[in-house]
Amino acid sequence: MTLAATLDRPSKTLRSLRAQGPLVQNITNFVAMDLAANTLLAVGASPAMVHAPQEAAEFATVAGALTVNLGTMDSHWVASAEAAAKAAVAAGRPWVLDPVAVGATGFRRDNAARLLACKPTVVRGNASEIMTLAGLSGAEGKGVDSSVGSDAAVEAAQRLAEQSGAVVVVTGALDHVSDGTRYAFCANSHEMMTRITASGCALTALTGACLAVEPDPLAAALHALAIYGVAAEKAAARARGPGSLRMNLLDELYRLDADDLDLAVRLG
Ligand SMILES: Nc1ncnc2c1ncn2[C@@H]1O[C@H](COP(=O)(O)OP(=O)(O)O)[C@@H](O)[C@H]1O
Ligand SMILES: Cc1ncsc1CCOP(=O)(O)O
Ligand SMILES: [Mg+2]
Repeated sequence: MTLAATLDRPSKTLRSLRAQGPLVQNITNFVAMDLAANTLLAVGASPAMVHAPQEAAEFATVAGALTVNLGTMDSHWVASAEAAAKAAVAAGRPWVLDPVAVGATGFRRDNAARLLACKPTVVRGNASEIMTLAGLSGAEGKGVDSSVGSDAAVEAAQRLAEQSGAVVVVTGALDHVSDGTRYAFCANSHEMMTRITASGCALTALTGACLAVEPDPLAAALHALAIYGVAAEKAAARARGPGSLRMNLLDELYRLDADDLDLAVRLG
C-alpha cells in the first residue's frame, strides 16, 4: 500500500477549505500577487497580501497560515518576512517558503538561508531550487525556471527535509513530497502550466491554505498538489493556449467537485 492510500482523501481537505475559508497571509512577488490571490479565492480561501514591516508579524499571528515567496524581494521585505515567519511559528501557525530562483544570486541564497532558519512547515520549489537548497551544485536553474526535471530532485527533497525539518515539495512533470521519512507523489498536471508565470507561486499560496485546515503537513501539501493538478488538467483540456489556461484554471478550482477530485487524482 502506498503512503497516499493511508492518508485522508484530498476531497476532505477541499471540503474543509470551502467550509472554513481560511485567511492566508502572503508575502509574495509582484508577478504572482494577482494569480496567487485569485487562486485562493477560487478555491474558497481568503487571501491577504500583507508585507509592511509595521504589520507583517502582527498579521501572521491571526492568519491561518503564512506564505513567503522570494521572487522579487528587497532587504526590507526580507526583514518583514523573517519577522512574520518567527511570529507565525511562535503563534503555532504553519508557514510555507517558496525559494524562487535561489540558485541565481548570492542575495537570494542568503535570503533563503535566513528564512530556512525560521523553520518553515513546508518548502515548495522547482527541481533546481530544491537541489540548490539541499546543497547540490550543477542545477542552479535558468532564473525562475528549473534546468532539470523534478525526478532529479527527489533525493535532494528528502535531504532538505531531513536538514530543515520541513515537508519539502518539488514540482515538475511529477510532483514529489517528502518529510524525510515519508514520501508521496502526485501525477496530475499539464505541461502548459509552465507557460503561465507564477503557476508555482500560486500553488505555494494554495499549499498555505491547505495547511490551515489539515494538521498533517505532508497530507496538506499532497492535497494542494492534487487539487491544483486536477484543476490544471481540466483547465488545459479546454484551453487554446496559456491565456485561456490561466482563466480556466481559476474556473476549475472554483467548480471542482470533491468526489470528482478523488476519482481524477493520481497519487502514489
Ligand atoms: N513538465 C511538466 N508537466 C506537467 N506539469 C508541470 C510540468 N512542469 C511543471 N508543471 C506544473 O506546473 C506547476 C508549477 O510547477 P513548476 O514549474 O515546477 O514551479 P515554478 O513555477 O515555481 O518553477 C505545478 O503545478 C507543476 O505540477
Ligand atoms: C517571472 C518572475 N520573476 C520574478 S518572480 C517571477 C514569477 C515566478 O513564478 P513561478 O516561480 O511560479 O514560475
Ligand atoms: Mg517558482
